[in-house]
Amino acid sequence: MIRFEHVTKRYADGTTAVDDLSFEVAEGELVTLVGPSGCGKTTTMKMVNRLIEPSSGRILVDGEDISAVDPVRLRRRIGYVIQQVGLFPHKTVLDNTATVPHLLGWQRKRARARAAELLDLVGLDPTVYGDRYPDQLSGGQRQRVGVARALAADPPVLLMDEPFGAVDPVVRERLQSEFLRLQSQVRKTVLFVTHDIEEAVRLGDRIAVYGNGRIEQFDAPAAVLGAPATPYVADFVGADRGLKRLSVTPIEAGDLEQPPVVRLDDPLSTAAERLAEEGARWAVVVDDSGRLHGWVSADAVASGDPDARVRSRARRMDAWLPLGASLKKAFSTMLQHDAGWIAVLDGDQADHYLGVLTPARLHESLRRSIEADARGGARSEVDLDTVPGL
Ligand SMILES: Nc1ncnc2c1ncn2[C@@H]1O[C@H](COP(=O)(O)OP(=O)(O)OP(=O)(O)O)[C@@H](O)[C@H]1O
Repeated sequence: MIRFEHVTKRYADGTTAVDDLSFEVAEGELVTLVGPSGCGKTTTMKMVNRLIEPSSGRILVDGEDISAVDPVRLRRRIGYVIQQVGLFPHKTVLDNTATVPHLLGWQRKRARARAAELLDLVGLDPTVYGDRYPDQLSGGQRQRVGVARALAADPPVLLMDEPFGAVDPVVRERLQSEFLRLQSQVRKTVLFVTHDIEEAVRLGDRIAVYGNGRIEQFDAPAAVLGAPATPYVADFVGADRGLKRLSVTPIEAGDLEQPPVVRLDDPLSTAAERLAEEGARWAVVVDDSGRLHGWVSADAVASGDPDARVRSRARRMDAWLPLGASLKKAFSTMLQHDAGWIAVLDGDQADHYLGVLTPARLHESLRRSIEADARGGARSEVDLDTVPGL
């Protein structure tokens, strides 16, 4: 969808900002450009909507060499979101959002209806915020309007230059989550500039790590964190890349342990047998449809009437996640609930219980995923040399 072919940009003073760059962004893909200040990220992005012209090389958007496309017409097909949002201060939020549809000659009513729809999509109720002016919004809300405005004419391509750079970390994380949710619905082809490796890893389908006008590595986030291509990339992603990697490694079925499982309506005597068979200190409790209820301890089972039901002794379990959630989320859920394990459910099948994840398994799956990347294979195929048990 966006293709750079040997693109170089040399400014008039001789600075080479981008040096013989070739890469491609597929349709519907979100690529983050990350690197230290001054390495050429913004120059790269501004060449896509012809705010800057390359010194040599070609850029194609949807197969078309953009040097032959009228810049104004080109920009209407390309949404652009920047850090200093650039909203018109004397226009309402609704009119700001409807800017491009207006320029495209849409009827006023249709443009405003579309703007309202977009505001809703970015989480701003148009009946509450539509008639406000930009200075009556918080920084995070202004950024949302910026995103809504860029999407208003439904452009296939979105360029985003540090769009969440000016807000505090908590708001930033919320905007990132909202943007990921939005992107899963609208599936634009996105180039996203950031100098924050965490943001790049969280948002990107692939990341381009920049060093001085060149791409040092262009790969999936897990691969960049797991197997940095050069010492420069390793240094840039940081010594704590194992931790960052937690956020891009999903919980897989093979990571789960299978403790004994009993049903709410089983007699405690059955639960006692099951626990004794497996020498376990607790069992997971599910309902008749296999949905998680909670857990029951061996002590609670032993001290109850053997004919009573598991239900009478079971405790609720709130620490659970769907399969595919990140290991970081798993770790944080364990800490939040002060839990020694969390239940993992199949989110697609009415929260069907699948197994549990323990801290030891979490550690193991993180190591497996690092090893798998280093060897270029799948995580399930990796055998670990485990540290001998104590
Ligand atoms: N108009 C210009 N004239 C001369 N040099 C420029 C011009 N614009 C940018 N540069 C230089 O080109 C290089 C790349 O700049 P660019 O803005 O693309 O970097 P960046 O990676 O986006 O940085 P940042 O994260 O700080 O925005 C820098 O050395 C910068 O000083």
